[in-house]
Amino acid sequence: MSHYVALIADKLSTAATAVLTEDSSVEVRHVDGTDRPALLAALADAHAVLVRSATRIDAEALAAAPRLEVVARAGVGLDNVDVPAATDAGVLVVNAPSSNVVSAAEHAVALLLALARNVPQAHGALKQGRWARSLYTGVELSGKTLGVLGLGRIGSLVARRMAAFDMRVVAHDPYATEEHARALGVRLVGLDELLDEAQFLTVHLPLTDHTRGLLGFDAFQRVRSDLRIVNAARGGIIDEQELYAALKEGRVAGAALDVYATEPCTDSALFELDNVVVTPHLGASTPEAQERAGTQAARSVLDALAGRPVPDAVNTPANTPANVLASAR
Ligand SMILES: NC(=O)C1=CN([C@@H]2O[C@H](COP(=O)(O)OP(=O)(O)OC[C@H]3O[C@@H](n4cnc5c(N)ncnc54)[C@H](O)[C@@H]3O)[C@@H](O)[C@H]2O)C=CC1
Ligand SMILES: O=C(O)CCC(=O)C(=O)O
Repeated sequence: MSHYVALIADKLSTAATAVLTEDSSVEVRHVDGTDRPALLAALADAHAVLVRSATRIDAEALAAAPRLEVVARAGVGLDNVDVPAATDAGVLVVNAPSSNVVSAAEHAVALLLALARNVPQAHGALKQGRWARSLYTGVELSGKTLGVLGLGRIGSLVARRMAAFDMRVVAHDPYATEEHARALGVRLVGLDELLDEAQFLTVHLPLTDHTRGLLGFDAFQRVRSDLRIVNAARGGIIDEQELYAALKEGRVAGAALDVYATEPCTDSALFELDNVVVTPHLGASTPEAQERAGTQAARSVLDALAGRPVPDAVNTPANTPANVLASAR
């Protein structure tokens, strides 16, 4: 009888382990994927590895994993997995694309509201005994223009929620259809128009070679000075030094960030600015999202190991699950 090792390299919901152990041929092992030597050693025996965003599965990790058949990302973003290298190695990559999108969208909305009304700053001041009412005057959302950068799953959920606040929502996404945008009450615009018009801007792009640094010097030169930016997607999409300069010089009014170019991030010049609200990559951190992400990733692992079709496989179409697994065995 086959024996498979499924390596859990980031903290996943216990429901993920419960799903994996439904199959008696699967042995679950754990490693701290941010401990690189430990990860590389543990990968030597692994047939499957399950990660969130902290563990990097790159060419080096893949080379250390001769038995690996599947990398499962318990979440959306795949910027920590080298998908082309996995494909070349005959390893299937899957994610859990719908698992945490509601949590991520709700967190973006929370950041937007916190930013508009200075909630974290006023909370901190009052807890220190300062009744700072005039210092923390906010702005209304109603009637303001929200720019949504990336009208995919999360961007669409945020657009729909913010339309209920009577915001005028515009979006930039070259791959979104007019029909989809119309159904959300959103107007599709070019990137320049979005940057020119937005009073709030929320980023919902994947981090790729095309989106890295998309919001940098040029973008911050053309935006309105009352712009407030929310980024709960990926840190590298915004150039943090350029954002800092724009905030410091009053070319941008505020920013709320959940994600950073390098994580964990505990020491950033941005943290010193009073018009910046920050959270430590909490977008998907709810029990609801984690249970869905963990169980969906675990089910995909079982399907892959059993040679069944894997609906959430993300490798290129030429590498169908069957081909990938056949070449991996
Ligand atoms: N903070 C957190 O905990 C979380 C962060 N995320 C991040 O959010 C990102 C987005 O997630 P989803 O909405 O589920 O992905 P998605 O794939 O459904 O949507 C992304 C959208 O961006 C668009 N896009 C791609 N390149 C673009 C460009 N250059 N300009 C404009 N639009 C472009 C695509 O057409 C797509 O519609 C993920 O890739 C991930 O990095 C996701 C979940 C949780
Ligand atoms: O697992 C996490 O908490 C990270 C979620 C995330 O960023 C994603 O799914 O892309």
